[in-house]
Amino acid sequence: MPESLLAAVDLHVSYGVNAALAGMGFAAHAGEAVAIVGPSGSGKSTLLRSLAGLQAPTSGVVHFMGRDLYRLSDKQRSQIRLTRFGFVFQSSELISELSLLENIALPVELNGRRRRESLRMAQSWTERLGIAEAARRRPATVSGGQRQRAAIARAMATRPAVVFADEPTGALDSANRDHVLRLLIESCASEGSLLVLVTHDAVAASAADRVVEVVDGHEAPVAVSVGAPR
Ligand SMILES: Nc1ncnc2c1ncn2[C@@H]1O[C@H](COP(=O)(O)OP(=O)(O)OP(=O)(O)O)[C@@H](O)[C@H]1O
Repeated sequence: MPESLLAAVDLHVSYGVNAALAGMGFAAHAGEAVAIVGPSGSGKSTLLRSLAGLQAPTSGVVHFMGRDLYRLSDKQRSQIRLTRFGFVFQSSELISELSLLENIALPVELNGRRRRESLRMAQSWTERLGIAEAARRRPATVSGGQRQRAAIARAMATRPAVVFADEPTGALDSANRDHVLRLLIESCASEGSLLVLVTHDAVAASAADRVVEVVDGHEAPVAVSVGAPR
């Protein structure tokens, strides 16, 4: 069994008296696609944010590549997010003044590559994800599916170890949803990135390698079937 790339132990997160996570654990290794499912309000997004270094737990630990994320300084954690993590959210959150290509190139540039090289890498991702023809356009002038593909390209272009996706297909119609989801899963698999995918969509969850179900802030017990059904 390979060592976990990303792991959390006994995570608790409280908002005032409201416990969003109550003893949640998590472990995943490079190249896996893990879907996080569960009822609304069960703590899925809070878990994703805690794993991504965006939400300090009230107690418990998150380890990324063996380092305790919340024992690092804010600056070190930001550096990990920029260089090792990619993010895809429900609304693509692209910068409206930039073209899709410039949006995709921006984090690559922030990672220290020259602009020319960043644009070249961004261009290759637009080709891989089938949006090359829209690459020079601004987000408001392309379709929702094209915007989400650009968001995936932006997340992948820095070659992240982990891609965090929170309802990445939630705003798309069903035809686009399946296509965009497949592109996300295939992109992560081909780059060897761990995909942590929060979703309400049973079809999306079934496309992952593994499903973690969150109920009331902790992992749902695995259902054990006793005997064969008659
Ligand atoms: N910033 C916040 N302030 C206060 N309470 C919050 C905050 N964020 C989340 N919560 C609460 O924590 C609990 C878990 O929320 P979370 O968003 O993690 O659940 P979720 O499973 O992702 O829900 P959904 O599927 O509806 O997006 C909920 O009761 C929610 O109301």
